[in-house]
Amino acid sequence: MTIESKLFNLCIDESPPRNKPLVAKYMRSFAFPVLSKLSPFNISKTGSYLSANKNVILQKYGAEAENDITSVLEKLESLIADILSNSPFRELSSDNIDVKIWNKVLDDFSDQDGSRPTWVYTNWLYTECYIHRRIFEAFETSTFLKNYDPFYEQKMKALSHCEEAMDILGKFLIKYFNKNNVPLKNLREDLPKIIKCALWGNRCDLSQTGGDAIAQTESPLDLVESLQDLMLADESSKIVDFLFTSLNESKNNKILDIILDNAGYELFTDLCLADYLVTYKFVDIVRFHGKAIPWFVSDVTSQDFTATINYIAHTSRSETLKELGKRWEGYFKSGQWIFESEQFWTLPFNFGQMKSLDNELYSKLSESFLIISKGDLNYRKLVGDIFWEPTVPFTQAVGSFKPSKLLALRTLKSDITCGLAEGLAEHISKNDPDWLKIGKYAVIHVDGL
Ligand SMILES: O=P(O)(O)OC[C@H]1O[C@](O)(CO)[C@@H](O)[C@@H]1O
Repeated sequence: MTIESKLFNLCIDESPPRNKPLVAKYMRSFAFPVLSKLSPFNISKTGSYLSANKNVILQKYGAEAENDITSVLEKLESLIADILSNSPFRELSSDNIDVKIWNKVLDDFSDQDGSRPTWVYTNWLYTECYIHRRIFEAFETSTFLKNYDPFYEQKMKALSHCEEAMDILGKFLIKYFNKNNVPLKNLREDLPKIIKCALWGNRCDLSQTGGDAIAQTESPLDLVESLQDLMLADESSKIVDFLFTSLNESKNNKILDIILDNAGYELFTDLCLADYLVTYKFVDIVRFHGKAIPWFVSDVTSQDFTATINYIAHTSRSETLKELGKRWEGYFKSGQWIFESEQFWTLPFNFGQMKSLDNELYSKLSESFLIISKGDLNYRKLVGDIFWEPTVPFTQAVGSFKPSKLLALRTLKSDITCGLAEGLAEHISKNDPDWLKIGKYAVIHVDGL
């Protein structure tokens, strides 16, 4: 029996039960192909990247790093083998401060007799996060490659591949920003477009392609129009009304928290949205929340964030983008923009657990005027990674996570849905069986408004 067929034999050919957290054993859920195919593929691509770049790595870290490369490759291979043979999860073994928490969660999941849970039968959010934590563990337990991000180069490549589209959006914004007076009417018309550029930016996600860049060449603003029919829920007007109403209130220091997702083109669109909101005084301060460790291939780390702004301000081929990048550097110098990478975002918890498990972060977000959550994984965490009936209202699915007003921008890459009109999910799935997998469709949901 091959290893893959072993995994097959452990799973059942059924859809997952509604209103329960996802588990990979249900083969008709996206969790099964992600566990059995996409994740091993991504891990093996990480190894291939390392092997292909061996000489560059040795030049940078010295000949002694060769042993590290060998051991990282072995660890990645054994991660694939562990997944495909459904062996029990093991404790993490590095000295990073989050390891205690990971191991405590694993203990809590273990039987009283000490038997550890396995990949196929454990809550999928934990399992998928654990895969990405184990990839990082392979590096952090080495000597020279402790802080090596195997996805960094691909993330930066993905950014430069999208320069054409970024330049179009950049030109639109710079023209705007350089006007002395922009009539409110124009702002009202264009704000939803900028929000939707950040929404569709979430399509560019390297975790779907094993790190291969997805080039965005079309005009982001044209795309917003042409993709409108693919929006399954669009509550953007509520957020626009809220932002315009608040312009008339004399509130100071309005903080916008953006829970970031992917680096590259998506991050660029997030920065554009933040600039727009700051420039027209919808908010005063923006706190960007990224990841403390490499995560889900293309999520933004502090290194990516700094390098992205630096690239746009100094290396990009377009003068417009350079101008935009320099504005962003200015926001950081003045303290108006802040980047943070709290540990919670790379733990296997959903956002409903934040208040009890990381009260400091929950209190910080409670100061917020508006929280924007980007992407599919953050959305899954917002709604508890529960396979809701698609008509369950978003507000209900979000449950107790209510630190402030919330805007979720997500393209669909997993089969968690909620807040959809009666019959819509059934209608689309009939005509488009892959509707949940590839970021083709999107939702904008709000809470607290
Ligand atoms: O980058 P995003 O939008 O959070 O997408 C991540 C998604 O990609 C996958 O890893 C694979 O489809 C999902 O399991 C996950 O929710």
